[in-house]
Amino acid sequence: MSSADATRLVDAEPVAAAEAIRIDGVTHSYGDVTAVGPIDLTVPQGEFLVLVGASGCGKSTLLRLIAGFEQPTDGTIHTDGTAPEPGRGAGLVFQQPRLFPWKTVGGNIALALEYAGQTVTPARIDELLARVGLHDVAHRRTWQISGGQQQRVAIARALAVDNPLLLLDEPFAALDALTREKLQDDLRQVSASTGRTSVFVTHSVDEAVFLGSRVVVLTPQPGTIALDLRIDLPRTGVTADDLRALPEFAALRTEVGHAIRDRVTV
Ligand SMILES: Nc1ncnc2c1ncn2[C@@H]1O[C@H](COP(=O)(O)OP(=O)(O)OP(=O)(O)O)[C@@H](O)[C@H]1O
Repeated sequence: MSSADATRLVDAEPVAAAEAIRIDGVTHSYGDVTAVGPIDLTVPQGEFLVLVGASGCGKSTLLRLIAGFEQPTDGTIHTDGTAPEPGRGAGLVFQQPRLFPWKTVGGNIALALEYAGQTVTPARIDELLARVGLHDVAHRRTWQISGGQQQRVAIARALAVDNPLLLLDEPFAALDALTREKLQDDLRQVSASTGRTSVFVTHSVDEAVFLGSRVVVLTPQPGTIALDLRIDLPRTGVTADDLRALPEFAALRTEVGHAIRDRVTV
């Protein structure tokens, strides 16, 4: 390489992260009701985006559009450069774990691996369960583990396949407060270690600021972007309690809370 080439490389602008999701002018209507839009949003690879807003503001609709379960009424969506298709390119986690009760915990993970054409071994299943803090449960039936553990299995199943996207629709809403905080903490760490692009839907301002590297607040009916906020809090090397105790955490929570409340009429 010539010295001129080397200089050009040093001088070059840092390369922007590739786009994992691109939403251009998207609206979605159910009959006469416009639930979402218009929305323009670009999500770079590796981002943990949280969609937050009042009930009925279109968070789940937007997530379903990104998953390819719904088609935009107007505009376009691309995930990894192509139109999203259900069952391709995204791991999904819902409010209910939706595990197959006639399978063991390990059997549920194995099914996801088989569906994706991946090799299934007991070691691989144990490794995926360990990633979400579960040990020695692969042989159990799904009703022999707690609700929080079932949701961990659902997350392990979504991570099992090497999908570029992880889409989570209020996965912790049905859990008790303590289990919910533990799972938030674990998901934060798992997401930091996998670097998977994630979109997470929640009602909870605290959960949004705790988990997100970016928080988007939606307005109610139709859902449009009220606030698009970068969350510059440390993602590793800090305990959940210490993170929540940071003044910056409180300030961000207040900002997101105001953005939601300013647009809700009760
Ligand atoms: N399948 C559907 N058919 C008709 N209307 C729908 C359908 N799904 C959602 N809606 C309507 O679209 C709007 C947005 O709903 P959506 O579930 O996306 O909001 P949300 O923010 O996820 O709500 P929540 O937080 O209560 O789950 C609401 O007015 C809802 O009633």
